[in-house]
Amino acid sequence: MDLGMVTKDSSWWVFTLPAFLGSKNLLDEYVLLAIALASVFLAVLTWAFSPGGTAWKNGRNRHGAVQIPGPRGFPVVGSLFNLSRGLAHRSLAALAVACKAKQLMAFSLGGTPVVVASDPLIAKEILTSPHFADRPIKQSAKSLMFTRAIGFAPNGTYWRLLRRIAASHLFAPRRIAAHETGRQMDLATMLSNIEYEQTLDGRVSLRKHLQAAALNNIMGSVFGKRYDPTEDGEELKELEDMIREGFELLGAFNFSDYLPWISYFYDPFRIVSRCEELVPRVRKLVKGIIEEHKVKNQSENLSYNDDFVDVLLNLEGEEKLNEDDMIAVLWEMIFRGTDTTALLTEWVMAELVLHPEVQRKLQDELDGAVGDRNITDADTAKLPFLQAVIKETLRLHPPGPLLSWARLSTADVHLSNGMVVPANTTAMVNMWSITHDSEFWKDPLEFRPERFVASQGGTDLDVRGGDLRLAPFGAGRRVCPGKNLGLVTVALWVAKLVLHFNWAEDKANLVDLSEVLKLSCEMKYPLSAVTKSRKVPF
Ligand code: HEM
Repeated sequence: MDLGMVTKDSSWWVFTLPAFLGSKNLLDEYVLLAIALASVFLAVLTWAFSPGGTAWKNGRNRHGAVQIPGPRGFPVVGSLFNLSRGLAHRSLAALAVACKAKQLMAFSLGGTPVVVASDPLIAKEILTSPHFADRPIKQSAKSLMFTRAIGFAPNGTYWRLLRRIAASHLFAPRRIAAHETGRQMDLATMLSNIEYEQTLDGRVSLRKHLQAAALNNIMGSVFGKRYDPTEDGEELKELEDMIREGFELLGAFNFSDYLPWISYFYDPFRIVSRCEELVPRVRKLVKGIIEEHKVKNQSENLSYNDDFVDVLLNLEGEEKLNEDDMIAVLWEMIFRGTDTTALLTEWVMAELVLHPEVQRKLQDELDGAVGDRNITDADTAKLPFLQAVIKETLRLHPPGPLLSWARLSTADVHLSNGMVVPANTTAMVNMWSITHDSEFWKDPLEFRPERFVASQGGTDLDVRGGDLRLAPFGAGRRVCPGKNLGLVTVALWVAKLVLHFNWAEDKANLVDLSEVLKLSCEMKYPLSAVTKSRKVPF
């Protein structure tokens, strides 16, 4: 056969010959085309025989006695489109039902093998396994220094040190209690701003008030600093801008996290360059605040009133962090602490507007407990119906429906159902699916806080990671270290909002519980309501 005579009309297989025969007579395009065709053919073949998609090829999901079922998705990209747009928790829940894979479902995000658990038992085994104490690293998290902060630091000595500092210093119960004065101050400002807006506009758009209080609350605890928009306008604006930018970058679905080659020609969010622009701004701001703290005389003995910067500057010996690590840790706290508490409170208030009978019952409990005096953290901890309202909201609207950030297996993990998750697999827990499952919850779509009140036939369930039917803060070694601070803050806010005002629907902007999934899952249409003062002093 004279390969030099091959024309474009030849059969397709002829294109592959030069690659094998090393002919120089054929056009280079044919060689490239041959390689491309062979690759596509192989990809399709692998995909066709791999439940879970191409990342699960070679029987990766059959390491245990029971195979992990899952969708094939598309060749090359796998199930990327299920996660890259819309409400991933809902589409993954539907997919798990369709694939009969509620316990555990395997799927592919590009070349990344992923499992998702929609069952409390399997979720617990994953979250509490010592082999799942790592997280896969997103490009944006790495670029934004988060690999030196608690959330993305790899499981190891440094991460364990950070967790120890968080547990014994930053989130120690006595420190949370000591910061109550600040929380009360932020609340007083929020309540008077709400009253002012109601008088001015005849309705209140709650989100901005919650966000302002959340920012000041966390800035107070972390940096010992509170902002007054009239005096600190410029610095406050810069801070808000940086937080917004960071949220967008971390929350954006970045295709190149799963298909690294794509970044050469497709980066619609400009993740890399935007991170590069943001980091020096963060460094400048946080470094400035650290310097202010250094100048201020550091007292020999720390008091529980001190902020997180004081705590970190006073660490001794092996606990001492260098300045870059401090910046990363402090910045992460600002990040984690601001949106979660604000958006959870907005969901609570939306449900209370939609359920006036629950609102009245809550007001009765609050009035009975505190009368005219100021309500405190100590009071809120003892109010079963208030706690139940928050738990029921966490159940219906978990802020991290997929528990925010995934885990990564560092060894093969054997599960009690006979499945084995191989090392280097990304794992998610679909908390939203579990909390909406009629197998575990009666009438799961109904807002019924009584289900958590023991004296009313319910179960007073622990939401801090002990019971995976409702674990909005995760569980195991990487459980949320800010859970107590978050819960205390939301409880006090809701208590005061409901003690001081009646909340009714704004007829021009009806409550819409549609969701939007960003870094957390928030109300798509911010809550607008009409408030009426209850004449309880702020
Ligand atoms: C309503 C409030 C909050 C919710 C629902 C929430 C939820 C979560 C979830 C689901 C995780 C992942 C847990 C896991 O992988 O098992 C997490 C981790 C984390 N949260 Fe929270 N969080 C809240 C408030 C806070 C606050 C106020 C802070 C700090 C100021 C905070 C700091 C963190 C950190 C540092 C991690 C990473 C832990 C690690 O990887 O070791 N969170 N949170």
